[in-house]
Amino acid sequence: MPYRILTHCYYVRACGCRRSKTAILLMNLGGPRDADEVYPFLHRLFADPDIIPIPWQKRIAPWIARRRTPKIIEQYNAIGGGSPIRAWTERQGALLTELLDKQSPATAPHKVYLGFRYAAPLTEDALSTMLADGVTRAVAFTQYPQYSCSTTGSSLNELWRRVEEIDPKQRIQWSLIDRWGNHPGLVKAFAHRIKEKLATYSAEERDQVIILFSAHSLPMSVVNRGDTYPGEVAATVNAVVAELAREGINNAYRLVWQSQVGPAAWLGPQTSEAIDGLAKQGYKNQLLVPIAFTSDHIETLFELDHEYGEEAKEAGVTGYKRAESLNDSPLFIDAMADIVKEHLRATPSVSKQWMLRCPGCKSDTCSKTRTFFQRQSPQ
Ligand SMILES: C=CC1=C(C)c2cc3[nH]c(cc4nc(cc5[nH]c(cc1n2)c(C)c5CCC(=O)O)C(CCC(=O)O)=C4C)c(C)c3C=C
Ligand code: FES
Ligand SMILES: [Fe+2]
Repeated sequence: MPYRILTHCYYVRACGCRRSKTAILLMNLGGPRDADEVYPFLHRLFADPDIIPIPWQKRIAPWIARRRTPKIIEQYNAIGGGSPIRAWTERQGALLTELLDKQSPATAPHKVYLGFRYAAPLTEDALSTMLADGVTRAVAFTQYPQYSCSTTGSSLNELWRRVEEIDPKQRIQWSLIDRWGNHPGLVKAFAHRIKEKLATYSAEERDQVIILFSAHSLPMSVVNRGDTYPGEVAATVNAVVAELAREGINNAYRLVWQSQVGPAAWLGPQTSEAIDGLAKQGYKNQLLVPIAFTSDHIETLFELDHEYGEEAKEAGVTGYKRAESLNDSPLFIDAMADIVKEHLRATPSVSKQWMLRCPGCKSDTCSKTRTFFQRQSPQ
């Protein structure tokens, strides 16, 4: 099959070769699939100075991870034994590929790879597979809609380190989708999930429901460094609220923050305290909306559903509900496809552009290394 030696196979249908023309790397945090994967997951997380800088990190990380493992195994057991983040990301990737191949023949065939920061398939696994597949053009597509140095920044730094190690000649040309929290398709997908859940309240209750947009919190040390995440999350919330208002839905709402870890100060108000405080003010119907995640995992299924669900019941919140995560929502998959298509149109060829900082903050004290991406969005 002579065409197989081509870097990009433009003859894919004729020769039967499956080499993709455009690879899309979906980057996310990842999660353990079973109890055995919990310790390695936590170890990688606590060893990452981009998410949590700890003195003597290499030595301390295994110790913190070991101490935390039993409690976290219990939490994963309560949601079926492991995190569904991989299964959901694989499903989203398959649906995205199908749509892109249909809608964007110029860049087809597309192939999606998963690159997780703390669980399999790790960034390095994805990169090795991509090289073995002969990929030469790839889009790094963060699955965190809002940028934070602790999430997308960490994934980019890891990707860069792995490229230096595994692909030093840079056979793969990269470009980057680093933030998309105000994309109209994403906003519509969130609004749709909210409408679906509001419709399950009775007609008398519906207008009284307070919508609590809940996002993963950040340590105040990260916020004060100038991380753009809090502002980007607020922008998503404002856009979703405006979209709902266009459809005549004008419920009260708040932005609250969940999942604090450890004793340091984190950005508030905390979701659990807000639920309690609002209950005391008479809000008996509260609709929780996970606004910084695109699929289910421990933070939605355990924390929002179990933990805060119990607390809400004790506080007398009779109408505590949660909007379904985006998961395989067709509106969300449409949005993903739009984002990739727009990006490929705007960056048809990739010129290397060296930046001295990861594109999260502009702090003078920021110590991030260089990234090698062509940036998609201006800041
Ligand atoms: C927008 C998403 C996220 C931000 C921002 C974020 C910041 C952040 N997280 C930690 C520490 C932990 N996070 C843990 C789990 C976890 N975090 C996110 C997302 C964000 N984190 C997700 C989706 C998950 C769950 C993964 C899954 O189940 O699939 C954990 C592990 C669980 C636990 O031990 O409680 C830790 C630890 C920090 C320190 C931080 C900001 C600097
Ligand atoms: S820590 Fe990411 S740019 Fe500063
Ligand atoms: Fe987290």
